[in-house]
Amino acid sequence: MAKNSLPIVLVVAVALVDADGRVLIAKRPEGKKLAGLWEFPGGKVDPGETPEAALIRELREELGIDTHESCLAPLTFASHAYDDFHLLMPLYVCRRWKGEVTRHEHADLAWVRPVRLRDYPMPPADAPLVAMIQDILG
Ligand SMILES: Nc1nc2c([nH]c(=O)n2[C@H]2C[C@H](O)[C@@H](COP(=O)(O)OP(=O)(O)OP(=O)(O)O)O2)c(=O)[nH]1
Repeated sequence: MAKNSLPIVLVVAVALVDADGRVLIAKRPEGKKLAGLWEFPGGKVDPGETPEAALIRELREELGIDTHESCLAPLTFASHAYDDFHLLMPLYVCRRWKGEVTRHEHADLAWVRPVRLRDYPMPPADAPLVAMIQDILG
């Protein structure tokens, strides 16, 4: 497929920030694309769903926590061409949620200081996001 005809896939992601300023990253499980790499929690936006509703849904499914649209602040976005699709991924910041962060779907979870994020291999789309997080939250 020609590069300019790649389908655009909208994925929402979030930097959850705890009281110590650490950011949550999650390890993608075996059997999925990009397995073993660390990502920001989130996932694909379903047809007819708003990005914020998708993120709230994904946080419940993946981490067992509840948050509210008013607790999601836009931070930056990734725009990255993979071989078979073009990823467009808004990244939000969230500091307030209800419940205990629990691993449901990922291989592992880690709370990481922004300055240490580069110790964790992430998908290629995420490199500019890490730089932004270090600038803004670091
Ligand atoms: N959640 C999240 N996804 C990311 C990040 N960076 C990145 O390239 N992605 C990509 C990986 C996937 O291709 C896509 C997220 O889709 P997903 O996790 O909901 O779906 P999936 O890979 O399980 O794929 P599928 O089985 O639903 O097709 O975005 C990130 O930091 N967080």
